[in-house]
Amino acid sequence: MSKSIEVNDLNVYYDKFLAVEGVSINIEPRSVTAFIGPSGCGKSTFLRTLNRMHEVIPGAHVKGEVLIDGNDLYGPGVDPVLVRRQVGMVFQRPNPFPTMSIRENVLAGVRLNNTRISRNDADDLVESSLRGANLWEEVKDRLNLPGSGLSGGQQQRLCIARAIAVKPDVLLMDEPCSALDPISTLAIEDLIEELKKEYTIVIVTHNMQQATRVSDKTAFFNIAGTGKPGHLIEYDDTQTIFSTPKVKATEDYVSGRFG
Ligand SMILES: Nc1ncnc2c1ncn2[C@@H]1O[C@H](COP(=O)(O)OP(=O)(O)OP(=O)(O)O)[C@@H](O)[C@H]1O
Repeated sequence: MSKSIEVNDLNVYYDKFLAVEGVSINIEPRSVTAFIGPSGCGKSTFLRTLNRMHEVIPGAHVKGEVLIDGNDLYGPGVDPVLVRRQVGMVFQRPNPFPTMSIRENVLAGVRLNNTRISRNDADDLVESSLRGANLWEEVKDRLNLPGSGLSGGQQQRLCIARAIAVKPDVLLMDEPCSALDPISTLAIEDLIEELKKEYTIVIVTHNMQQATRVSDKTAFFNIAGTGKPGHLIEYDDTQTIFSTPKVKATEDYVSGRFG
């Protein structure tokens, strides 16, 4: 089930270094939101705080609030492992488990969660997840071969199948197409369009055309200089950000004048 994300005045730190400052944003369910901005402005850092993935880096921590349908991800007693089940993530480089079969890759998240599942239910889940990731037709005859034998674009769709197999509410994507060729990129973009019927999707992208093609809303982040924290500068409908942004820095960035 797709859920809303509300962030209130979030600061993100790597030890004492303030990497992202004062972000507040409301993201609607069943929408695609693109995070854009120059390198180092904190897009990936901020994205990772939406499922507490930054906590795998020692010393990384946040101040502020992230609410998923009103529930604080950082509330007392909240288990980060459960958070990551609810808020899935797809990374820049396709990262299927190389020694596992395609089938076992899809089921990997479910097995990690120690969910007991019958053989029949597992078969159904593998098929529905691979169909959901637009990969079923291409792999249905080789489910027991290693995931690493697929092309880069297929591997990325396998990672998306793995992410949706645990039935998350939100899907975070950190430059999911940056390692892919243009055809695979379009396949992933089509897939994002499909997935937004069921999920809240947030995608970091350096590709402006991609942001305009896939997203409903765009958030522009910027940084005043090296060592300074990144800020959310402007957040609006994608069409507005790319045609009539309110802030000059946004206009300069989307028109390619810097960054
Ligand atoms: N593991 C880390 N430890 C310490 N500082 C980090 C770490 N990861 C990122 N940073 C710092 O946090 C700031 C934001 O980096 P981040 O990677 O989030 O930016 P970005 O906008 O996603 O950049 P890019 O577009 O190049 O991926 C940068 O100053 C970066 O050096």
